[in-house]
Amino acid sequence: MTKHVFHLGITDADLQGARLAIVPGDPERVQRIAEQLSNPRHLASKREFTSWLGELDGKPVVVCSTGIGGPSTSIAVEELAQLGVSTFLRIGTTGAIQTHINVGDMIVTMGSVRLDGASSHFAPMEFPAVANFDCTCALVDAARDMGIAPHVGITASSDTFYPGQERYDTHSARVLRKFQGSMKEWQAMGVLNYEMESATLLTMCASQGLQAGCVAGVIVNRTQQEIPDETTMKKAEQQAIDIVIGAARRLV
Ligand SMILES: O=P(O)(O)O[C@H]1O[C@H](CO)[C@@H](O)[C@H]1O
Ligand SMILES: O=c1cc[nH]c(=O)[nH]1
Repeated sequence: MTKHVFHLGITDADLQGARLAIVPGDPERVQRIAEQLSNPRHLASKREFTSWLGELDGKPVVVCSTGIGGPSTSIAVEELAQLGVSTFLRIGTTGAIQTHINVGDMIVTMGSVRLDGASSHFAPMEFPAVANFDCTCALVDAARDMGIAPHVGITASSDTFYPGQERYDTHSARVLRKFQGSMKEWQAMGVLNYEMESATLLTMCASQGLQAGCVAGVIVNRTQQEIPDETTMKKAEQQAIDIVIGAARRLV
């Protein structure tokens, strides 16, 4: 019997046995990624979830956006897993917080600080948001094969873009006490960057027998600027896409 899911608008038959998903946040990135696969075709677009299917070395690979943040990511990952996907590669954009990281650099996440809420619905806070070793190696190897030396380390993954990432250039300029000074503390602990989905993705996968990895292109360095430059952003995004495709090729 065909398996349907609540939100994604796709079925197990659509996925043709795909076990690996590439999961960007942005729905607009999905087609660009899928077009680097063989035989790309659009499957569905529902809410923030756009899905395409393609092939890598003759094997089906699904590309599906998660939208921004943990709650929508948890839905995409849950429903893809129900449809048979067991490996998830997130490709995102990110804000670096270490001075030695440049805009345009690539970051591979080994583990995430759980500044989200959704991951706590899957495992208690004592449980680490840790990336799968093989997925991480595949991302790092793919980058190195392209002549890129990615930064590999810990990411702070926040439910909010503004207060949770300690941004003061906001409507109220208010950051709750619990986040005041937090960026400095993460920097001191060697945390590389901020983004918004890896805590949920990595916790869900590590705690449920699924595999996940995460690569992100640096579009701002929070120690230098807040607003990304469009050209650099496109370039960083494209390079992260190339890395995730290389990693997927190693894992399918
Ligand atoms: O570029 P994506 O994958 O959306 O990732 C980053 O960009 C969004 C914020 O602008 C958040 O989703 C964050 O994690
Ligand atoms: O600073 C940034 C840039 C991209 N995505 C984030 O979550 N934070």
